[in-house]
Amino acid sequence: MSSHNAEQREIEAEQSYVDTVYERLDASAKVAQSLVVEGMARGHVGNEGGLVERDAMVYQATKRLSALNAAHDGLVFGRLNMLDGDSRYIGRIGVRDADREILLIDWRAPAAAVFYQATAQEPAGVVRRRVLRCANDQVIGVEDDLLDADNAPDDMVIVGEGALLASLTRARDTSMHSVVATIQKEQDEAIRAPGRGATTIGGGPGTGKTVVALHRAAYLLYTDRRRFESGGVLVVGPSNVFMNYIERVLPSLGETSVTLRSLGEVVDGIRAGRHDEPVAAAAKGSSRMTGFLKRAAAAPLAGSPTEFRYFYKDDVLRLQPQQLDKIRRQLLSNARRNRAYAQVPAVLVDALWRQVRGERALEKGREDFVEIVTTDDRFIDFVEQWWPPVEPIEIWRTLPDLVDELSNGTFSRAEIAALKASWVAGEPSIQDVPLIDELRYLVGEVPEANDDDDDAPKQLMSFERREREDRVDRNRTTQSIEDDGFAHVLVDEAQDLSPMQWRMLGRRGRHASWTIVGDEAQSSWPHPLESAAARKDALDGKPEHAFRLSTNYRNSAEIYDLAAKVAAIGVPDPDLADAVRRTGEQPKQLVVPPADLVDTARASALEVLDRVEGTVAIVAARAAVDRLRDDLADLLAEHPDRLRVLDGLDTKGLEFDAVVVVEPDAITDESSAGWRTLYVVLTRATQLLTTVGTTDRWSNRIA
Ligand SMILES: Nc1ncnc2c1ncn2[C@@H]1O[C@H](COP(=O)(O)OP(=O)(O)OP(=O)(O)O)[C@@H](O)[C@H]1O
Repeated sequence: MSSHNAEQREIEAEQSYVDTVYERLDASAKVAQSLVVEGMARGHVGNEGGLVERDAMVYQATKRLSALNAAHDGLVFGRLNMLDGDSRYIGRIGVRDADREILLIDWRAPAAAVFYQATAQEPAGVVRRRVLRCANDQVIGVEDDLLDADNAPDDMVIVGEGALLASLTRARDTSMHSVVATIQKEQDEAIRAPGRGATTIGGGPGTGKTVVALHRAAYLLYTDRRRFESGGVLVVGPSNVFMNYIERVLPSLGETSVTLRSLGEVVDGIRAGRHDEPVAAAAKGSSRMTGFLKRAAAAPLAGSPTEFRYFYKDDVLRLQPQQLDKIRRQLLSNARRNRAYAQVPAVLVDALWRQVRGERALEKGREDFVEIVTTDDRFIDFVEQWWPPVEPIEIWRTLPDLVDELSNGTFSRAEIAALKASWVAGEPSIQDVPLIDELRYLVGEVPEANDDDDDAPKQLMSFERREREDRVDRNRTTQSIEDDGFAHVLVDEAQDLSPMQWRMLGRRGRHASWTIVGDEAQSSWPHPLESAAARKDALDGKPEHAFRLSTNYRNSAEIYDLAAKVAAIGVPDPDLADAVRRTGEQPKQLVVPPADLVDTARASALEVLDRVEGTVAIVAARAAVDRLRDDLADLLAEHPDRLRVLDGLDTKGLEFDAVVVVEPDAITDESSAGWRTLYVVLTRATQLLTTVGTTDRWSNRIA
């Protein structure tokens, strides 16, 4: 029998088992579907109980249905032949037959762990490990590892050359894929680490840190669904592009209840996608911001009144600037600005009453006075103008006017100029989001106008307030700070987090366990010590468990050899990975006259587009990227699904079949983290790498 025939017969046998599993999956989907329909019908019963029941039923059934649908593609991916003759099939989710017998073991279940952990040295009862390669519900190949040759039955067929290599050489498309069928032992250890304290996953580029962390999120949800689903799992990554890139992984593992946010979207209601230029970014990220923001959060809004006069019977009552300042300080020492709002009328009325001297007024008494003053429009409007409820974003908009006066020498002249310039646009950048979050915590939410609490100042709903509420734009922050906490916080590319970003995430992870993924050599944050201190505060003494991944599954060895030299300039002792794949393709390094730069970049892009099947990135310095995108607009339009033009920071965490780097020296020059950014850029390519520059200082330096 030829090996081809043998493989074909194995595939057919596996297909018949896989068909049985799909039949059961379809049956479960039908049950879930009918529960949705039945649940909907209960709503028509007409009573409140019926509606509540309906909501719960429809919610659960819909969730189950979407998990079943998401797990459909490549549902069954592994099989273990055990020493005792048993077979175990491993899949994205668990499936049982009509008699509740196990047909498919969820990859996260303890019984599946051996699929990832068994080795030829320690087979742990496994004779043969088989990976089933599937296209949708069709088995298209099998790849075997014989782990215990001594105990293999004579007729056991062994097929294939290794599932891992097959999966590594596939062309890259625009989204990340689950690696559930080929998770390696050291990766599995990090995935299955207990959900306590902080689990850190380190390692060089392409070692699977991101994909492992995502599988870990799915694993945690499986092992303690009640805790992590009700408390929530937050996954934070560097950019929107990155979040789009990874968003398919968790649903394909049957998990749909994870909150994915880029760093520019952590605060509800705000979506920032733009990076500031390096000086402003560094100033906004620094913990020096906290003092300035505290002062800004306490400052009166521009144009608010500084004194108040009130005529009452025979008296002229006055609240002078100094007195108002004192009251302001007292109020702020007791409560957040927006929460103190409820006490403002009473405190002011009190200060006014203390000045009342006239006999008629004193005779009438305090109660009358309070009643008259607090229902008087003049007083109401003064309170509204002097202590308006204020959205954090409104204070953020005042920062350019306050930074000279309130930064108290914390920032240099150059930093202040850069900050002001960055705020001209009026829309928050990614680096502004932690500042807005800090302000949220300093001032608290604006009290709800329809709050049922009698103390709430809803009665003070004057014209000004209504007008201001209408003005508050789409950036209004909606969620309450009390609702910010999660049960697990997973941070990818953590080496880039600024101290202010750590503070923002720390507030979401006070009571959480954490997974922190990063590689110092790829850091774009210029002040690692300051960040380390903020990270420590965010973790607040939680115990840390460290894992390190050692194999680079992304880059060819030829590409990584070049990149590793750049890493050594970026940081003193980079954590380098072992690149396992050789392609025989050396990176191309072109140096051209300035007039030829764009044409050469175009020609290089065309060449690699022709040579690889999947995606291609053209990467340039931040300051040059918009121009280059315009120059290459026709090329981009021709290849909308395969080609992108990105700046160095936006390539974080991504990968492409081929990368063309335009003007590498401009990337290293752009910030003090420039060499590390270049390292990131060079390690994005799986197959082909071309650099095009008008100078070659960078390559001389590593030569
Ligand atoms: N066990 C595996 N089987 C198959 N592919 C894998 C495996 N582990 C990682 N990969 C692949 O290697 C590539 C790199 O993975 P990933 O992006 O998670 O690495 P990373 O360590 O986060 O990289 P970087 O630090 O550069 O962002 C991805 O295409 C991923 O699918």
